[in-house]
Amino acid sequence: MSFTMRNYRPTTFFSGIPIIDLSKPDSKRALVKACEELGFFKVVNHGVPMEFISRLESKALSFFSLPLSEKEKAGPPNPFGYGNKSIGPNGDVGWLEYLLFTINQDSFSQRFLSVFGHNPEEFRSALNDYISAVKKMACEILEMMADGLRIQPRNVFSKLLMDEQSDSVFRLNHYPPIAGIQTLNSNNMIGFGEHTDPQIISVLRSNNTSGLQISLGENNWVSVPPDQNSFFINVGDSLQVMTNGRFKSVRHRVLANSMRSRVSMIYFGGPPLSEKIAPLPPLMKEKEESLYKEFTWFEYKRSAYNSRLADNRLHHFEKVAAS
Ligand SMILES: C=C1C[C@]23C[C@H]1CC[C@H]2[C@@]12CCC[C@@](C)(C(=O)O1)[C@H]2[C@@H]3C(=O)O
Ligand SMILES: O=C(O)CCC(=O)C(=O)O
Ligand SMILES: [Fe+2]
Repeated sequence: MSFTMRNYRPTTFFSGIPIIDLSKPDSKRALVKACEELGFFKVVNHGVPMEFISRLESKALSFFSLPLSEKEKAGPPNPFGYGNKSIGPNGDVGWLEYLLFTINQDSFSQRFLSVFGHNPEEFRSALNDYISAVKKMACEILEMMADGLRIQPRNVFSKLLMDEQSDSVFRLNHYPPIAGIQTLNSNNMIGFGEHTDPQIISVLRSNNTSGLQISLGENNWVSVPPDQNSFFINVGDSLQVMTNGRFKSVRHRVLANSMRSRVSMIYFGGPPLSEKIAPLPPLMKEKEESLYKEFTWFEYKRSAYNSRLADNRLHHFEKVAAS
């Protein structure tokens, strides 16, 4: 028996991921419940053309299959570009490579133009089509959330993503299969270490390879069944603050214990840098106080980039309860 057979352990998938049907108006309540209980859910009937998804996935795969020396021309990853194994500026590592883009700015600097070779325009248009469609869907979800929370105007959240100055990010992750080196390491090699996303909302789409896990609390990790035709939504730290802790930003990670490579694309919807992140007044009950100190997205982002991936970033911004 080969090493890989001996080490093979089937994944047990969690069956409790809420599924939200975007074509049904009464999904609003289920959506709010999912954000309160888990901070994570799956979206079906999302309206994003499959063609946009597969076109970008194939562009991403052709980039990741270039020789390392070519890909490195699109680096370093901070603040934006190609990254390999290292995540963020503070020494975190994972078994992946990725491309990070800023949105609402010209993501294609000179170093991108040199890497996407003869037709950078094709990559650019695949990226633009995908991001516009996913951003539109993210805004619909945020408007359904406002409706579900019975607050007005219904664009209280979505207007932050629609703002010209919105500080949003897009990421293409590639986790190579680890079959060959599995014997050297444990079965639970980390692809992307545990963390919460700092922004408002994250929209994730992956191919059919497993690996994503979410935390149900205190070291209770469950595996998310992959579904290449759907999207997964994460509540980010900023949305947790805007709802004064009613919605939970979900801790998640990726295990790279797969025989197949995993490709994921994630849109991180963020507010403008100058935006104050604070609980929305209509969500505050009488005499209810904010659980958080006042801060802008710029301040939160700066603090996030000075932290380690697994840190509880929101902790520094929590008010210490008066005793
Ligand atoms: C250690 C890190 C790496 C960070 C910043 C900091 C804390 C959280 C990470 C993320 C997670 C969500 C996307 C991203 C783009 C973001 O905004 O925060 C990531 C960023 C990076 O991968 O560079
Ligand atoms: O690649 C994935 O599936 C998730 C990665 C992730 O959580 C992130 O990039 O913030
Ligand atoms: Fe994440």
